[in-house]
Amino acid sequence: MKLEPNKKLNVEEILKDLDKYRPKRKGWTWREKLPPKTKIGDFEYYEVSKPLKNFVALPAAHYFKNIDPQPQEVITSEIASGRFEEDIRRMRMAAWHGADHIMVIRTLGQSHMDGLIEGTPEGIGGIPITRKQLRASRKALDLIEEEVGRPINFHSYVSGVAGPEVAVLFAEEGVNGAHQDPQYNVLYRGINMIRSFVDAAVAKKIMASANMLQIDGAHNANASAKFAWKVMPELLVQHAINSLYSVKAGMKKENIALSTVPPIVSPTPEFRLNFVYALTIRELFKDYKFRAQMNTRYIESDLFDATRIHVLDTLISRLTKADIQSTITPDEGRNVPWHINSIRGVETAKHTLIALDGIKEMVQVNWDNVREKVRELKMRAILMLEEIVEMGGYFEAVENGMFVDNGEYPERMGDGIVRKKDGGIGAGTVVPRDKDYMAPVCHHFGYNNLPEGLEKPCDLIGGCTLCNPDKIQYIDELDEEDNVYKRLEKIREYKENNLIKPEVEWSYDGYIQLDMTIPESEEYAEAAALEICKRMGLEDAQVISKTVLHPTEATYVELKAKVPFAIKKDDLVLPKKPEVMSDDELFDFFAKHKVKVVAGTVGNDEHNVGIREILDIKHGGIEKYGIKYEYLGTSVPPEKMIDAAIEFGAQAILASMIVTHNDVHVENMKKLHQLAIEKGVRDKILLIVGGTQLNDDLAKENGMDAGFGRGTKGAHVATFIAKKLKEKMEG
Ligand SMILES: Cc1ncc(COP(=O)(O)O)c(/C=N/CCC[C@H](N)C(=O)O)c1O
Repeated sequence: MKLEPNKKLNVEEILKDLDKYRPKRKGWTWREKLPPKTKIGDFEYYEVSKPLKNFVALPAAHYFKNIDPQPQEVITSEIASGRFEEDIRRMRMAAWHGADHIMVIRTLGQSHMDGLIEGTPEGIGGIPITRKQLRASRKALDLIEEEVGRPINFHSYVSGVAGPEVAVLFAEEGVNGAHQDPQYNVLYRGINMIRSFVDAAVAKKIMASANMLQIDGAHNANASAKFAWKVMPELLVQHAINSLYSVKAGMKKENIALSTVPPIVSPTPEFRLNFVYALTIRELFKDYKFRAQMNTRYIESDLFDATRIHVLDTLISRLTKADIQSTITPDEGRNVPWHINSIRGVETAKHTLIALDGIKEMVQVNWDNVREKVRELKMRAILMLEEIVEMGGYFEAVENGMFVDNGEYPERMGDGIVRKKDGGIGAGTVVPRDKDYMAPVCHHFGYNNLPEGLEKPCDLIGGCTLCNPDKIQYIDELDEEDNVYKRLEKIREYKENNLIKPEVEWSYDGYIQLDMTIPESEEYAEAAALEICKRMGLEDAQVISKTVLHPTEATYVELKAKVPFAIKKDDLVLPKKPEVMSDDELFDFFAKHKVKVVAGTVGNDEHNVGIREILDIKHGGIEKYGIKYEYLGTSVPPEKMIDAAIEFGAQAILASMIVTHNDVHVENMKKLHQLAIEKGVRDKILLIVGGTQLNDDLAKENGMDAGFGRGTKGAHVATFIAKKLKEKMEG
């Protein structure tokens, strides 16, 4: 099976023969780094990796030969729709935009389930992680990585009371990376700490055997603390505990990624604090990897604010070091991430990392002003670790509420998360292994009374599932109603009738997002916006964000709502593509026929970038094909355009204009047409207008011969002139 860029991903195909699916590889893949000063297009880069085969470049790329340079950092896209069959489509979108680390949130409460879930039930806020979902997703990613031309890491979570079982599942199914940090279980899932740490040792050893990359859970303290900037010493302690525990459990340091988040955002002077913290952690843990995560703690529902935060956070990564740059969707503050916002997150990371390529060649840390602050932060962390040892160790420290306390250690606010050593889910379930304890399976942590001389422990049972995937018991579905087939059944009618509905996260969910500015205070603006949606016939309208432009003057309101209809794709009439002759045909025509035009920006308009691109040889303008032009400049009165055309003996006028207030562009077109008639040259001179908001119909309605809009190239205009002159000659 192969993905075609012009064909949608076929979920039904993906679902076939999953019982026979085997992962192509195990373990984490880093990007293929290119040497410093690698040339891409007209530019040199210091920190890029191998480019993609298929991609969607940044919006401005078309000005630069559509290059799509890829940073060296792995870029994460986080998905959490609850339906894996929809997530797969978004994975493909994210991969084309440059994500090569796909992280899918688990369904609510999976941490408290003490066994594996099977089949493909729908999740809440994330998907039930099951063997079938893993296989379908990894199989889809195999196809997607072929299509974009770069390996993609599939990521999940080893946590909760079924941690070890989940770790085995991931090792069996070729999951490439996972969060694993027993502190997460203890602090945020209320799971017994002894159970959590014993399970973590078992899970980490299994993860290490499959060369999985591990991400720790320190970011959760950032996201949970009331005063996130005060927990920096504790974050260093949390990283230290999980990192060293992981090494002791058999993990290699290059597979241990510290999950680090710039703790604070503007309007605080965030950089002076975030930058010191970022430098400190890189210094303390230099042998480990860094997974930089954009701040989620303080993002609200304002997408622009969230994006600014994310750009600054990614700047921190560039100024220090990140092996993985995880993107948080800017809509995390308002809803479960939508397609567009997952993609926006990836674009923000790619844009910022590439924009800052090689920045450290020019910008250095002024250690004289930073050294003392870094030292102080380290000292606070070391003192905290010493006190933990004095208290009797980690478990006692948690019982004393040492963690996620909002004081900046050694200051304590006494509001830390308290857990009892003998309390929580799974308390009392850890049984010391007997002397004759023996488990005939591979990569098993801890005491195992295996007989001497075994090549592999599982030789005793003819192979374990980690060594022999044929021993895996694959279960297809457990619930007849709650599964992917039933969900696909519900939308089959739309697909079979080629119907189209907008969506934000699931096929045919029907949601659109609209925004409006209401000249009222917040509460009236919200009420008015909802009434407007109602009168537009939209359903289930909800306000998802408001920006106060002024307490009484105006409020900007963003809403989501459902459209109560579907569109028949077969009934759609597509706008005809502008005709364009080949370069050879154009060179040939204009070699034989000497054509001259006058050009300029008409009326009171100084925007001349567009017209220059249509004219100049450098941008593939009409000059390239041999057309001579007289450029009249900007803000040219229509009268002057006509007179110049007559004087220059031009066969055409190229008038650039932007659509402005009071339809000035319409007036200018009418004037050009009228003046050409009055001067008796209307049939001798082609009147061609162009502008980002113009189109052919609008131009012709106002007496022009043609109108060209956004994306027009010189070849399009040259083709039109050649065709019209040919018609005249033949006529
Ligand atoms: C250390 C750890 N273990 C397990 C889980 C998942 O655990 P449950 O299935 O929700 O109980 C998490 C989840 N973190 C939040 C989302 C990921 C975040 N946005 C990130 O990119 O890092 C975790 O941090």
